[in-house]
Amino acid sequence: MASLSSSLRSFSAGRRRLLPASRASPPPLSSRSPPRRLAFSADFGGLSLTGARSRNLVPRAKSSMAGAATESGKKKVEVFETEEDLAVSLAKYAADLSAKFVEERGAFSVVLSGGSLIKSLRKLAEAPYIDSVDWSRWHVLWVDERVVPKDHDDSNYKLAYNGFLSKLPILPGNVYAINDALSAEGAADDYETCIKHLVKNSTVASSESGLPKFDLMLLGMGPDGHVASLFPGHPLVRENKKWITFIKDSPKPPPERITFTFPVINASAHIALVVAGAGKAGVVHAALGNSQSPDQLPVEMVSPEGELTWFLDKDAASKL
Ligand SMILES: O=C(O)[C@H](O)[C@@H](O)[C@H](O)[C@H](O)COP(=O)(O)O
Repeated sequence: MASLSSSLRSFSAGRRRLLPASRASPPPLSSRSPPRRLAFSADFGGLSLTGARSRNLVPRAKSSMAGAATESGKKKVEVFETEEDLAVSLAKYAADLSAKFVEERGAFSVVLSGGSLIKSLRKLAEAPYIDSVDWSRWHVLWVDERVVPKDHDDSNYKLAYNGFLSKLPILPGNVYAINDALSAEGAADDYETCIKHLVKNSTVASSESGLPKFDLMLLGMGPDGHVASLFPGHPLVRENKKWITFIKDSPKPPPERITFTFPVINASAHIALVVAGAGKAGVVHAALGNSQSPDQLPVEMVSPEGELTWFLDKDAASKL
């Protein structure tokens, strides 16, 4: 385990890369109109659905991983006509949670994934949120990161910085990138040490069991049903001792990554699972529909103590 001081140094290295924030110009009026949810709304015994036809949508009891039993909180599925509508609603969701947590505890901890999620956060850098959100209270972390230099095209930090963070006045010291000078194992330990420090000083809340309880975790999902860097059939999906672990044989390149484990993911107060595109429709159906497959996908193991909200576009929901 790396020492705390080396951890903080490594995070400083990430912070220094943040340039002064520039502000995006106001969006065209069309992008400010309310998001178009599809017309259907129903409750499924604790699972509330807005926006999708529910041909096959049924609630499924989620089995928790051994040693990480969590009682499933509220679950909601939102389906939008387009990805643009999804992005408008996702920005409002994040901004509303930011206001709530800033008022309640003076800070807002947000965990990002890589992939297309970052593009779906673009509306946060536009009016009204660019001016109305208290960005100085945001603390930004990553649910997974590729073990590459921060200026590498595969870096989730670089993706988020270029697509999102550089446009917002988040304090550079509140952005916690991994130490890209370490091995995968070292970077995972270092990141865990950093998060322990953030829990200790109450920047990140703590769950009853002492796990970090992030205010908002934003997850994408791969077409194979993976979340973070937790892949179907990989033993890491059962890791229940470490908060952060590493993988050197990721089926999605690049092979070396660090990732939060399920106990930490599921300790979150709020998780948004953001999925767009027809290429994900099959796995969305497997996760939310009445598929009879005995194999539990990683995405089906997302079962937070708090609230889970699926943000789907019409194409991703097309098989429900
Ligand atoms: O760094 C990563 O690879 C991820 O964090 C990963 O879990 C991603 O979120 C999904 O693969 C979805 O990615 P897409 O939305 O681009 O398909």
